Amino acid sequence: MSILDKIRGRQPSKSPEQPPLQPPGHVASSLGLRSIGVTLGLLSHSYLGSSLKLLLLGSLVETGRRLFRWLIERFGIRFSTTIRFTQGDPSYEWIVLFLTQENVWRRSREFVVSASNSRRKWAVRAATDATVKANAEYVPTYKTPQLFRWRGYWVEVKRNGNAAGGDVDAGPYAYPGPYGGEAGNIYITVYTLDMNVLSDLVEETRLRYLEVNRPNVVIHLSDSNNHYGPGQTWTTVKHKIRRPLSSIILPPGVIDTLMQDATEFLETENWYIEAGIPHRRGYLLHGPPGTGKTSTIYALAGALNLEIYSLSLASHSVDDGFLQRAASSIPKHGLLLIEDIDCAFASRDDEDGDDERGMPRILGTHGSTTRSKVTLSGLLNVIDGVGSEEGKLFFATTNYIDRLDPALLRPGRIDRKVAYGLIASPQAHALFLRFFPAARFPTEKGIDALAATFAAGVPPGEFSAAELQGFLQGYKTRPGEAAHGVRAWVDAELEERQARDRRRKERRQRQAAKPRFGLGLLPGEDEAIDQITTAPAVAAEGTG
Ligand SMILES: Nc1ncnc2c1ncn2[C@@H]1O[C@H](COP(=O)(O)OP(=O)(O)OP(=O)(O)O)[C@@H](O)[C@H]1O
Repeated sequence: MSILDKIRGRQPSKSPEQPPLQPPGHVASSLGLRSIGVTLGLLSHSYLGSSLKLLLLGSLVETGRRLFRWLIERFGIRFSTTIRFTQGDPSYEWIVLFLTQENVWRRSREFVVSASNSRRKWAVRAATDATVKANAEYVPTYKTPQLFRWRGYWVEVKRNGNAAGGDVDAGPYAYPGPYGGEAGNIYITVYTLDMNVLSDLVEETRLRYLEVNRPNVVIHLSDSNNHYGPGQTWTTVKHKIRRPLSSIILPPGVIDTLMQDATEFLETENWYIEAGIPHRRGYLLHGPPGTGKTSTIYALAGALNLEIYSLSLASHSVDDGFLQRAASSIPKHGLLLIEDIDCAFASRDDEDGDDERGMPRILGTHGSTTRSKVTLSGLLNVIDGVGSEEGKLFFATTNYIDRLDPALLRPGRIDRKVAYGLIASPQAHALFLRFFPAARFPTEKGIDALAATFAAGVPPGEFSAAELQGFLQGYKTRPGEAAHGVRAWVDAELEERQARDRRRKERRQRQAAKPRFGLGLLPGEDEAIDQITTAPAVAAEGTG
């Protein structure tokens, strides 16, 4: 018999059809609702009534609280999905842009401030006056979880954890270098049972990122000093304005053929699958410095809507393992670019420090002067391996094709080789018109005739496009002076080269005459010293 029955003087019910309600929680299970009502009635007149009422009320509140928590936890487990975006993975950029566009940062109370940076496209710019060019950016840390609505769903964002195990205070934009170098994770929780919502969200972040970057080519760089953990090798992002293919001056057909080849490759994935051939294609652009190899690759990537993943084998911390990880983390339709690929083969230490045109290379400024830690077999594995399949384009550049191992050059690894050369007359003419288009210089009578004068003043096969560009930059608004001044500039440049050749010859004779003790100067160092001593004269001539 229950206490309640005793108090009422009743027999216990013979047919308890329903078992008592058993809500979760300890208090609720010990007191039935009916008991509570009767007890309240009995005690309403008693001395302890008010105190017990309070006690009961407290118990009810606690039970309610536990019930609510239990329900939330149950819902949390069953009705939400969480995904993690890890810094170093390309998708991290997508989510950060998305959060900025959704204005989630508005509820943030903690920001990291940094100077405006062209590498970042979506930090919060807090300048109140729109006419003032913001020179500082505020990056929310998202350390405190924040809720926002997206397409009618509740979404929670928080940032914690640190793949590198370090401090997370550097914020979600903790890029390497002067901005701090810690990795971070952004967690997104969507409160829904429908898994499709999550994939829709991720797809939307990706599409928005592509849309924002439409005018740019996105270049992912790998800074191996900032390992964020396995697979996180692409730590820095650069955005370059897309360059039209037509702005690259090359002999007729070079660019068109490359473009056609790459487009066909991207459109024929099924053919590769059916033929059982890995869907990958390799290109090697080779030739003297400053002839447009890198510019071509950037322009192609822009035209084909591909993101570039660029690394240099010259970096001391890029070894076979790093290269493998970096290549295998490139998404489908990413373009892997390895510049100065020749540095993976032989040390230049025993070379004479001159490039293939007899020009000295300055130590430390050119990748090819540095011995790479990557081995040939490591490189071939990456080009052949899984990391380079799945619709990936592989581009390599070199100034020294003769130094490449034939194993690298075989079809299947390098499918197309494109030679770049020094400027011939038609390209000098075209370069002049690129600098001084008739549309921008309508008052300049006979701009085409000036271009012809310019081209006639440039001896074919002597200068790179970059060198001529350097000269023309000194005459931005004066095409006449540029056209008529080029001959004098050419003469001075050639004279300087001859003087450099003479000095090199004399030095070699001196070196041959006396025995060397110790290490002496490294190759190219003596040339670098020569360059420094003659630099002011060259610079003055270079700017016209
Ligand atoms: N053929 C060209 N047409 C137009 N501009 C060019 C051309 N070649 C070089 N340039 C200009 O010269 C500069 C350097 O070019 P780029 O980096 O593409 O040369 P590169 O061949 O890759 O040199 P390196 O072998 O030293 O890497 C760029 O500013 C580019 O605009």
